[in-house]
Amino acid sequence: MAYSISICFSPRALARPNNTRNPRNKGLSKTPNPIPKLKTRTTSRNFRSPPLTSVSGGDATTYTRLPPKEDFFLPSLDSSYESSSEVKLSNSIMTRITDGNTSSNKLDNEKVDLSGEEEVSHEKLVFDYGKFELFEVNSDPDSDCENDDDYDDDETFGFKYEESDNVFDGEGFEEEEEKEKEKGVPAVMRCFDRAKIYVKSGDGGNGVVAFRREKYVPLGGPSGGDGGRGGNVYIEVDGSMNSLLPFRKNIHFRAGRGQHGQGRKQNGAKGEDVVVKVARGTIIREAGQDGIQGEVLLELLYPGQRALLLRGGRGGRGNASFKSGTNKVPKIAENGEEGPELWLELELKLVADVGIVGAPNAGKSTLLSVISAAQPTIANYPYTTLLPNLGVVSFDYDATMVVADLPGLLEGAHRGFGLGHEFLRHTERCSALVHVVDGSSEQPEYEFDAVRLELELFSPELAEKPYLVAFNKMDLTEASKKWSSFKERLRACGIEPFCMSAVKREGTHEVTCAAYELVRKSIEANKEEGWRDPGNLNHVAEMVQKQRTAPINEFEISHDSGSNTWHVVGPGLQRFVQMTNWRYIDSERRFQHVLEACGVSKSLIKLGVKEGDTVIVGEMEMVWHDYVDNSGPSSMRKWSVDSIKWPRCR
Ligand SMILES: Nc1nc2c(ncn2[C@@H]2O[C@H](COP(=O)(O)OP(=O)(O)OP(=O)(O)O)[C@@H](O)[C@H]2O)c(=O)[nH]1
Ligand SMILES: [Mg+2]
Repeated sequence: MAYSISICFSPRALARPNNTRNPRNKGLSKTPNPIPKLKTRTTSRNFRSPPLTSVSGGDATTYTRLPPKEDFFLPSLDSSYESSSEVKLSNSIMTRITDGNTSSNKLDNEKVDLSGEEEVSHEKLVFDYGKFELFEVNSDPDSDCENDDDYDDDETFGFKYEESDNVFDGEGFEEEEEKEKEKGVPAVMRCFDRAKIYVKSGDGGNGVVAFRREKYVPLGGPSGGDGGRGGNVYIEVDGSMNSLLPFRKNIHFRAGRGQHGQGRKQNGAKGEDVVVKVARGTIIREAGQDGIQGEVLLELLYPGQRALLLRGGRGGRGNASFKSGTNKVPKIAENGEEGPELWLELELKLVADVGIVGAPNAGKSTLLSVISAAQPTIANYPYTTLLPNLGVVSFDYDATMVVADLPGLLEGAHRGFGLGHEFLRHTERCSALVHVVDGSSEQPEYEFDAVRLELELFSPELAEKPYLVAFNKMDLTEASKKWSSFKERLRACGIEPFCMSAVKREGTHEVTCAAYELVRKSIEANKEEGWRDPGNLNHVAEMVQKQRTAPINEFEISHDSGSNTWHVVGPGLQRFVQMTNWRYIDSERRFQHVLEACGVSKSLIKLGVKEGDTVIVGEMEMVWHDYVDNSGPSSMRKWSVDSIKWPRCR
């Protein structure tokens, strides 16, 4: 007894559209375009690698809305705020300030007065941000990194000076928080260090059926060449990149398809590889689903590091490869194997030795500009810096350190106020932090504590990093007057602060040397851990390949009794179906043979398949026919070619 499956194709059997033909994808094999506006100023750690690119806030066109002034203020004046379990900083600071020093007592008195009648001076007690409101003229809440076209031109932002009347009443607080978080961070910041990209390796070229026909060479034999392998997808660290902004415009990367084989046993050429360039310090994750972060696949830390992400599909075999002792005239060739595809999430954590943190307008960018060759934008308003700036500080040829100037942090940043605090992830790889305090602010101690708290709320490990405090703007009398009380206060906590005037370049050298010392100590400490070998960077490609080359006899069968349909599912079988070229009559014979050889037919019979049932294997839909055949393996003679509907050609 023998059985056959007659083949007819459902729409599912149609080949997938060939993406490589899409004119939009032209040139995708090339590396992403560099951002035209970036300034190239600074160099990498040891001055030998290609220069790093410095992105300054001045290049960005977006701003964010600042929180209402009430959110910064004293909890005693706002019951809803006081009830928040999240931040009790204002309370604690005020209590601590009153402990033992005169200037703090004065502040405390002011606080008492304020709770009485003089409301205007509330603002003076804390930061002056209540006076400014940055607003979006045309903000689109849905716009995100993938909204390519509205990036530079369509978003218009303004900067408004006003006495804010917003009263924070605590109602809908959570929703407000969420909204602030969503909308508060400018698009350019969201895309600076995060991106989602699609990568696909090239499909293999098809094999062909051809026969040698030459004068004086009778029965020349099969001569169809194999298709070429599809191009691979690599990911590589480009030392001159320091952001993921190029992925805002270009997120699809497809390698080239292998060429088809030709007569005279000519094999097709390999498809063009594609290299996705990323900045140093990029983490590559599999794209997560339903808000769950995907698994980390790679972490690229060194310029020039290159990993093979996806191997191109195998080329289909031509009929010359099918010649055998029993079949000397094979009329069969394979399709090329489809290249695998992946959605990836990229996250950048800058690689710097020292991170400069502090409240907005404290003078962080000014400090970076005087200690390195970096030229960040400096201006007398908060949030001048929207994107981190990198600079290299060099003491001599061997002693250098990379310093990152970060956007300003303010109290409530963990709730999305100001620019939020997501950018703090760029300090995670720093060995030390320099905390710049604006000496001319109303309460430098308050500012210091607020920023420390935000660091802690972002990550306790970050708060534990070695840091030093630089009290800035000492050239101003308001600052120099506050210096001694500030110093006393910090000394009481076991911190020895530095004072400096970044503008006059006074005291900056001491700060830099102290920071370098912290970095050096950290490097010494980590030396004991030893150099960590990044290991095999091609493991992603190997993992994908392993999944795809699963044995053909590993499959599962499920039955839908309602429609009498049998589903045979297995990656090996799926790949086999995809590579079968139904144009050639021998392909059906081979397909039937493989189904029998790998046990599909046997399993179906065992499970009770009946005449007329539908069997779906991969993308193929077939009808099962029982029939008796006494002629052994030549049962294929009973196949009816007429019943076959050919799939759309690839
Ligand atoms: N008088 C004086 N002004 C300073 C000093 N350092 C910085 N400034 C001024 O303070 C203002 C803010 O300086 P920035 O370096 O932009 O401050 P920032 O901390 O980077 O500010 P954001 O990027 O907005 O967070 C500028 O007008 C600087 O000129 C200083 O030592 N003395
Ligand atoms: Mg700045």
